Amino acid sequence: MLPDLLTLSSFRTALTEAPAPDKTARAACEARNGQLTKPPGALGRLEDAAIWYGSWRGTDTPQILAPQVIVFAGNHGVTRRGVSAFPAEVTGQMVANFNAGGAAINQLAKLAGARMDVHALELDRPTADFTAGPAMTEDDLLSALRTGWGAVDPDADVLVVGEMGIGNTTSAAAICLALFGGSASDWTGRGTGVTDDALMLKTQVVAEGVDRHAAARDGLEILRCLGGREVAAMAGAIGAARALAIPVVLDGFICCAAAACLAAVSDGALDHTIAGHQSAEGAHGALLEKLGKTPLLSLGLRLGEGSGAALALQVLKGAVACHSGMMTFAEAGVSAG
Ligand SMILES: Cc1cc2ncn([C@H]3O[C@H](COP(=O)(O)O)[C@@H](O)[C@H]3O)c2cc1C
Ligand SMILES: O=C(O)c1cccnc1
Repeated sequence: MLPDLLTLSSFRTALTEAPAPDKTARAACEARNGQLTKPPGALGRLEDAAIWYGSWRGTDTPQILAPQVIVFAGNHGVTRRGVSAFPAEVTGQMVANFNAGGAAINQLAKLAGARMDVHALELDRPTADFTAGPAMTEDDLLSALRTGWGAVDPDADVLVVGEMGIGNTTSAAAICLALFGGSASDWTGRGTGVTDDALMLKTQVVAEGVDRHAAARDGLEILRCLGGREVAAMAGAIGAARALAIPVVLDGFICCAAAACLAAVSDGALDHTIAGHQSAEGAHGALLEKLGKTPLLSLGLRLGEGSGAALALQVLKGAVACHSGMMTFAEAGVSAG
């Protein structure tokens, strides 16, 4: 069971004191992988994925039976600056679509055999425009982290966190600039597909926001000043999964920006995560590099909602099915060469 998350400092502690993966299980997974009926390394990165998964599940014959997809939604005050190709109302409209089963993530979660939960965070109370002040108060941040923290099913055996929040690629770009430096144009992309002029404005907005909050150096303070409620809730859920040793498949640019805030708090905070895909948002590749993650898929998706990660779940399921279901050379009577 997870302890209640009462303060920001208890969240920090949960990240820094989270359990390590099971070393014995890892060694057993490696040994088993070496005996399976295939040439060594022939399943490529599926082998690494299965060993990683088994080490977090504490067994050399893991199974994926209870995946969970959680979609968090939030509204962003910075949309008033004209940073998205779509109006802010779309956030709430898409939440209705998720609840009716009509969005891309509904189809992909269903295909992956995942339970899907939707959490809309105070849509009638957008975060503040971060070029004018901090996006959230400390109470807002804690409340959003707690929503994410409490949303994770302790019995899930793999987790995908997705988001919906018009304007949130602006927020994610600002978080990346604040965490990693460089220039605003390095981190700012087209999101829902803004025009060249709007991209210039969006880049300016990202630069302004980060300048305004230059004093924010810590991962959670950067999240508070530049993030959004759904971004913070994703961070809370990824943190809860870390505490529960539930492996997480990361989604696109926004999901990885949320995750990056946790990595800034504690080095090992993302050890239980794998990159599901590289999105078409220009800076996602650079962000994955900063996180030291190689994506499973690269399909030019730029949707969010957890869609790329839910699709990558199929690949992880394939990896785990082979690892746990295949026979060894000895069992199958195949010559080991
Ligand atoms: C209909 C629709 C469905 C979506 N589902 C995810 N997003 C994605 O687009 C938004 C981020 O892009 P930006 O920063 O440019 O607003 C997020 O809500 C993200 O999840 C969508 C966007 C739209 C329009
Ligand atoms: O990378 C993503 O997840 C993404 C990119 C564009 C728009 N929404 C999400």
